[in-house]
Amino acid sequence: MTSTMTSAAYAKGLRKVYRGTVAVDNVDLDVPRGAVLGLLGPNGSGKTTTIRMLLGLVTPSAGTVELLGADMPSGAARVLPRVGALVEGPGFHPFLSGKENLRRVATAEPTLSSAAIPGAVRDALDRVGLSGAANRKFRGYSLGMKQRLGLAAALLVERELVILDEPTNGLDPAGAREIRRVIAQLREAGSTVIVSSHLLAEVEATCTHVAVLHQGNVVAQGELADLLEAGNPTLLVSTPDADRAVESLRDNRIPARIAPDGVRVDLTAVRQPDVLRALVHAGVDVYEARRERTGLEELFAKVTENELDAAADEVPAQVPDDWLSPVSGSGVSGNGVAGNREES
Ligand SMILES: Nc1ncnc2c1ncn2[C@@H]1O[C@H](COP(=O)(O)OP(=O)(O)OP(=O)(O)O)[C@@H](O)[C@H]1O
Repeated sequence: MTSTMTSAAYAKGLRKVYRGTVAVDNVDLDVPRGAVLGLLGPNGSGKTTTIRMLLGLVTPSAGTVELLGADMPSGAARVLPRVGALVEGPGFHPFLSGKENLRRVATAEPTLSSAAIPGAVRDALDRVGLSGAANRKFRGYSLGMKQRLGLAAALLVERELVILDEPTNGLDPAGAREIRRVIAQLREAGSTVIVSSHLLAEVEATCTHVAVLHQGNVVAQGELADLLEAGNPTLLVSTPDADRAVESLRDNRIPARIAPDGVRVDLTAVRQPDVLRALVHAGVDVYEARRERTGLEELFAKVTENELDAAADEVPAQVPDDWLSPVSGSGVSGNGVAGNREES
C-alpha cells in the first residue's frame, strides 16, 4: 500500500507502546477522499491511540502518517487547520459557557476573521443542537452536551477532513441520530470523515468504509458493503418438516438445503419475504426464520466476545483529573483539534 493523492489519511506500520503495553501494532490505513471510515473496535482495541497518532497528538513508536498529503507530525501546522477533530478530553473551560468556550476556540482558528467569529460560533452551536444551552456553563453540561460542544468546535470552519473519536458516547438515541445527520452532511459537502465506534450498527448506519481493530491490530478493512456481504447471506428456517420445506423451495427455484438445525436458504438471489411466502403457501410449518450473520457481523461478534472475556478480569479505568479541565494554550489548539497532547 502506498499513499496516493486520493488519500485523505494514510498510515503505514503504526505502532504505539506505552510502558510495555502494545496499544497499537502494525496498523495500515488508507482513507480515500470523500469516504466516511468507521474505525470499529471494542473498548481498549486501540481506536483512540490510532486517532491521536493520526492527528500528531501522540508520537508513534514506529510507522508513518500522512494527513491530506502532508507527513505528520512535521506537517501539522500546515495541515491541521483543514482538519476538525473531536478526541477524548476536550480542553474546555468549566466556568465559561458553551458559547464563550467556542469563541475562545474560534479566535485561535487561523482561517476565521474576528468579524466572522460570532456567526461561525452560532452556526456551529446550531448544527449540533446546542443553541438552547449556549449560555450555560460548561461545568453544568451533561456528557452528551460536552460531546456536542466538542463536535461544534470541530465544525467551526469547513474542514476537508473531520476525525471524531466515539462522538455518540453519552448521547441518547436522538442525540446519536443528530450526530449521524451531521456526518451525512459532512459527506455530502465533500469532507472525508474518520469516526470511531464500538458499535457495528452505528458504523453500518453512517460509514462507507470500515477498519476493524482488535487488540491494536486491523483485522479487517475495506468498503462496508463488501465486508458486510462477504460470505453469502443465508436464512435459517426452523421447521418440523425440513424435507417438504426444501422440496417446495426448490420448486420455486429458491436454493435451500437441510442443515442440522433446520433448513438453510441462500438469500443471494431471493428476498426473505419471498422465501417465507413460498413456505407458507406450501403449507410448511415455520417456527422461526433467522437471518444468519454476514462476514463482518460474524467477525465483529468474535472480536467483541473475546474482549468481554478479557474485560471481566479488568479493574475499572481511572479517569484522569485533568480530563475536562481548562487548558491554557495546549488543550484546544488553533486548528480545530480539541484534545490534550500526551506522551508515554
Ligand atoms: N496513555 C496511556 N498510557 C498507558 N496505556 C494506554 C494509554 N492510552 C491507551 N493505553 C492502552 O492502550 C490500549 C488501547 O487503548 P485505546 O484508548 O487506544 O483504545 P480504544 O479502542 O480507544 O478504547 P476506548 O474505547 O476504551 O477508549 C489499552 O490497553 C489502553 O489501556
